[in-house]
Parts: sequence; structure tokens; C-alpha cells
Amino acid sequence: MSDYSIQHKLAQAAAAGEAGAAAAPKIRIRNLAKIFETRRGRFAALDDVSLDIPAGSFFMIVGPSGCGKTTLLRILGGLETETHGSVEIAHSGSERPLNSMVFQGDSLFPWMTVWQNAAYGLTMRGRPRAEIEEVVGHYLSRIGLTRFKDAYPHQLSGGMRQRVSIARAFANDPEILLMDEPFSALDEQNKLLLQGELLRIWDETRKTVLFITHSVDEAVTLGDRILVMSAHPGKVKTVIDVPFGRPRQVLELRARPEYGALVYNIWEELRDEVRRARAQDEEGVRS
Ligand SMILES: Nc1ncnc2c1ncn2[C@@H]1O[C@H](COP(=O)(O)OP(=O)(O)OP(=O)(O)O)[C@@H](O)[C@H]1O
Repeated sequence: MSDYSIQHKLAQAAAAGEAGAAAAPKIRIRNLAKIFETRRGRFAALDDVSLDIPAGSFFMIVGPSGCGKTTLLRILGGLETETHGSVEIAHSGSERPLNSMVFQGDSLFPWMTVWQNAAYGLTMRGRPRAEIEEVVGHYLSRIGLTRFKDAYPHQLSGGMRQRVSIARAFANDPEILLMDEPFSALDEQNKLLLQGELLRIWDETRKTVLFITHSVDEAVTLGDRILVMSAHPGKVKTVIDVPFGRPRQVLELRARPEYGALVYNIWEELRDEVRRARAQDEEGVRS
């Protein structure tokens, strides 16, 4: 194995299980770098990223377009290999899958009903029928889609399809949830509703979530911590704690003066990076 090869280590959590391992980070990223070989040469998408992400935290990632957010998520999801460094995800030792991903676009199987889509992960893992019925029934009810369980994706609105994707991801009961701008294609009203629904489901499970967004508002509304990434090559610029408690009510939170102040601070961190990314685009620095 070369120095550059992937080192996804599944650190088995202690026999005490996940609760006992709560103090340890769920995800430990060390000196992570990703270099793409392109026709124009080597292109560094990520450079020396080190992070600890606590178990049960809602961890938001913001950064200018092209700074490597999706690349980071894809490495965590095992869809991409790192060039240098390491990623460790603490595994609870059960049969749970390591991750589930929710993307921006449609990721549902068009030939499956809502119920079948939501049940997909559990069905693939051969879970008992009664368990699948119970878990899928629970999450479809939580996102208000029980009535549509026999509908096909083309019969649903974009917002409803994203709700099914969220139900599927939670029903799969993964160690970590990876969400790449899941609401960015939705209109403002739907976005607000889905943010509230996601928070309610998350409050029940307290799964470790990594969530990419371009919206500073969304980052502050949902997150416990916000990683601000620098423009190319993607690095950790800063990690900001969100001081608001749980459970959160989306609209009430936004009415608080501290909310506006935090959004402003984060935007200040981000603004220079967005400008740098723009300048890089004009200079043709990026691939
Ligand atoms: N397979 C690839 N081959 C070459 N370059 C790539 C590849 N995948 C991503 N890149 C480049 O790496 C950089 C980071 O891409 P990535 O999609 O991770 O950024 P991002 O921050 O998620 O962007 P956005 O916010 O626009 O979605 C970009 O310049 C992109 O062009």
C-alpha cells in the first residue's frame, strides 16, 4: 500500500458502546489532502484539513464554491480516496452502515414507491420485515408522507422527494449522515419547513450529521458547529460554535438578535474567501 492510499480505519468503539465513546470524536480527520490529476496537471482540492467532529453533533460546512466541500464529504462517504492524511470514523460495532448520503438532486429510485425507497437500506441489509415496517412507518409519519407511501417519485413535489430522501437516510440508521446541500433546490417556504422537520427528526436520534450549505442562515439555524473553509485549496479557515440550545424553532431562532450577529460574523469570515474564489475563477486557477 502506498503512502497515498486510503486509510479508512473503522475504530471499533469500546465495549461500552456509543454512549461510552461519547467524549471521543465520532470523526477524526488528520492532515487530509486531495489532489486530482487533471489534463492541466495536479490540482489540490483539499490541503491539510484536520478536524475532530464530536459524536451526535450537527456539523455544518460552508465555503466558497469549488473549495472542496463535496470532495471532503465524498471522502468521508468512501466515494473518493484521500491523497494524504487519514479519516477515522468510530463505529459502534453493530451492523449499522457507516454512512447515508442525501444530495441536492433527486436520488430516489423512480421505479420504487415512497415506502420502497424509504425501506431500501434496511431491505438491502435483510432486516426482518416487522422491523422495516415499524422503522419506515415511523419516519414516513415524522415527515408527513404516510398518505403518499404508495406514490412514485414523479407523483411528488421536489420538497416531498427530499423528505423521502431524509426518511430513507434516517431509517437506514447509519453511523453518520452526510448531507450535500439537500435543500438548495427548494423554494424558501419549503426550505424552512424541511429545516424544521429535519431538526425534529434529528432531535430524536442525535446522529452525527455533516451538512454542506451555501447559506449562512441555514448553517446557523441547523448547526452546533460551523466549519468555514478557505478558497482553493480547501483548508480549515475557522470552526465556529453555535451557542443556541435544542430543540430549536426555526422562525423563533431567526428573530433573535444574537442570530443576526452570528450570521454577520460568519459572513465576514466567508466574504474574503468568496472574493478569493472569484479572483481564482477569473485567473483560471481552478480546474
Ligand atoms: N474528479 C475531479 N477531477 C478533477 N477536479 C475535480 C474533481 N472533482 C472535483 N474537482 C475540483 O476540485 C475542486 C473542489 O470541488 P468540490 O466539488 O469539492 O467543491 P465544492 O466546494 O463542493 O463546490 P460547490 O460549492 O460549487 O459545490 C473544484 O475546483 C473542482 O473542479
